[in-house]
Amino acid sequence: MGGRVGRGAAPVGRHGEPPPAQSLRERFAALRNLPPFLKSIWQTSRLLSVSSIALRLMRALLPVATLYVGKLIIDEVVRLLAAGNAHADVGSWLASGVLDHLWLLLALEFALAVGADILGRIVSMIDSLLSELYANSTSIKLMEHAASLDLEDFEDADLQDKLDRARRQVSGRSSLLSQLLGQAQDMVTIASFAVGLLVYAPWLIALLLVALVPAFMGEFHFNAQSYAVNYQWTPERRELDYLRQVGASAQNAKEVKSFGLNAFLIERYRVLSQSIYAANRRVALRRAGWGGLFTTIGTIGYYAAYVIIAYRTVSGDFSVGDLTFLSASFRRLRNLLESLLVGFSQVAGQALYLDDLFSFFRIEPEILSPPNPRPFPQPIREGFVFEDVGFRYPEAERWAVRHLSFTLRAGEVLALVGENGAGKTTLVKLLSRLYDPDEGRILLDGHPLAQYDLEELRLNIGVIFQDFVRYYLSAADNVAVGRIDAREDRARVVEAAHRSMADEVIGKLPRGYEQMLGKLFKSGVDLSGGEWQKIAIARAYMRDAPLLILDEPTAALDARSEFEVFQRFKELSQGKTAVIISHRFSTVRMADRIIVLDGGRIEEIGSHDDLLAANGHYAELFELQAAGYR
Ligand SMILES: Nc1ncnc2c1ncn2[C@@H]1O[C@H](COP(=O)(O)OP(=O)(O)OP(=O)(O)O)[C@@H](O)[C@H]1O
Repeated sequence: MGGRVGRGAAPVGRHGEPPPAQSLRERFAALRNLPPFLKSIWQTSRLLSVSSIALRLMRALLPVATLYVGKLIIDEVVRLLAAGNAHADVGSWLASGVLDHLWLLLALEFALAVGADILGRIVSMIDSLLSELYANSTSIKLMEHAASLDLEDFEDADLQDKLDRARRQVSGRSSLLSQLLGQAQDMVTIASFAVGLLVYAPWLIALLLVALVPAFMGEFHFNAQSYAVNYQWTPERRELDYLRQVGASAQNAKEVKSFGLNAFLIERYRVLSQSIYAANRRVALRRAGWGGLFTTIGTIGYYAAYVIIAYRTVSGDFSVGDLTFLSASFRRLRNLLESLLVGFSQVAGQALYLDDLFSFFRIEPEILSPPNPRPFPQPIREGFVFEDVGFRYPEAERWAVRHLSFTLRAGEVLALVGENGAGKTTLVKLLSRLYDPDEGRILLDGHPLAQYDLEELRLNIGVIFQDFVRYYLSAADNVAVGRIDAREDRARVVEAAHRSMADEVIGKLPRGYEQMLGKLFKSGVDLSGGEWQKIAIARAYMRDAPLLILDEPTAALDARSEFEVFQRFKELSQGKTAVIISHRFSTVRMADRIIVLDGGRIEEIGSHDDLLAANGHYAELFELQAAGYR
């Protein structure tokens, strides 16, 4: 176990461990996430990406053009004033042609303003389309990657946190795209203003830059702080989600109401959410305070420059047009530089969040198919052999199972018996390669399970777990999930339902096989526990695999139903290998052989009669249950 990429590598928690990504270097390092981010945007839609860039480039040059035409207008007005050739009536003045140049300039200014507006709207439309496409494709990638991970990964709290942060990134990061492109656009605009200013007063630019540095550093610092707070509180945020869900879901309402848990859950939510709020508020307050101070420094720089420009206009160095052009350029340049610097630090902050997304993508599953897998034996000839198999859950001190050595013979029905926590489910998970053993090995027809193609192996094993999923899908689909590629094969679905006695349940539903199950959707109908189980067992028949495993999915069936279900199971799984787990001995005794597990080890193995005759643990448990019925 362990040693996987990303897992547990990042420091977690405000409980004493160092907060993540605090050093300046690390914050800059997060920028390495931007190229892959841009690449995935590019892959999302080339057409939209190119359009956005091209239109932004055009849009970027409009502000300086607008200001420059504005300067020309003012200079022209001043010139006309100085020429003093005003006419008494507007008509003759216009006809004289003196104002033609001014009109032209005004028309140009108008065209530029309208153009800028239209371009801006098109660009933001493209950005929102692109963002949505990106969020969709990333969500799909996230689901695909999650599907490739091991079961063990999902049981790991660190991974849950990472997945949670990654999930939040998908929607949260789409603004990063417009921000990044907006930055690029601003840079072009800045360059164009800078050229203009350079011609008149190059030292003004230096003054501006110096005045803005503190604001930039402040933003940078506080963005990283926000991220650190967010990061450290992920487990608590996940708990908040959980509490909200427990307190407000239809599924839990019954128990929550009868135990009167609402007040408890709400209080817990309140306390937790307040501490998160307090942490966020601390950062927000400090950010507002320092941010205000730093912005003032920038403003002082701006007015200092304004004074200088005004003085030089009065002393005759600049025209009035120059004055308006320069002061407006300067103000715009200051705003742009400020938003660029702040934006840059926000981008760096967001890039930190991208780390979560990408580091989730970097987690690699350990249970994989070999490069040249063996074909799955059809039929299974010898069966499965456990050779001294041991398994320990990650972080667990105790072995869940150890020194398991036995053969599951082809064609036999094997029952697993044992008290709670004896290791029955773990054994089944090892058999279906949801986990790989930490010790020993499991062979199928003489070759380790790991030599077979994983997908083919899973396809040939039908497992129904005790905590099977109640899908909020139609009754037919709830059966069809056993072999989803045969979903359209209604005859197969009906036959599977018939075998598991689910057809009686479905027959009573108002819309039969088309009935939506579960209470999530308006038209849904909920079933009793036993009825759900019959539907779940139908999935095993739907799968029709050579190895069938029923891990106690019958606990909620009444005694008669369970008896019938297993009797049918035994008849219908002729020629198949089967493993059943049950706490009911009426069921267990139907098996060809029985393994008694205790504390993760095999205690006894044999047929019902053998084990009774041996008068050991099995006989004791059997007697205990039989006595209960006498
Ligand atoms: N995901 C897990 N992470 C850590 N420990 C686990 C996990 N699942 C099971 N265990 C531990 O492994 C041991 C065996 O559990 P297992 O689920 O195999 O028992 P079981 O025989 O199927 O029990 P039951 O009859 O209650 O279903 C138990 O001690 C249990 O606490």
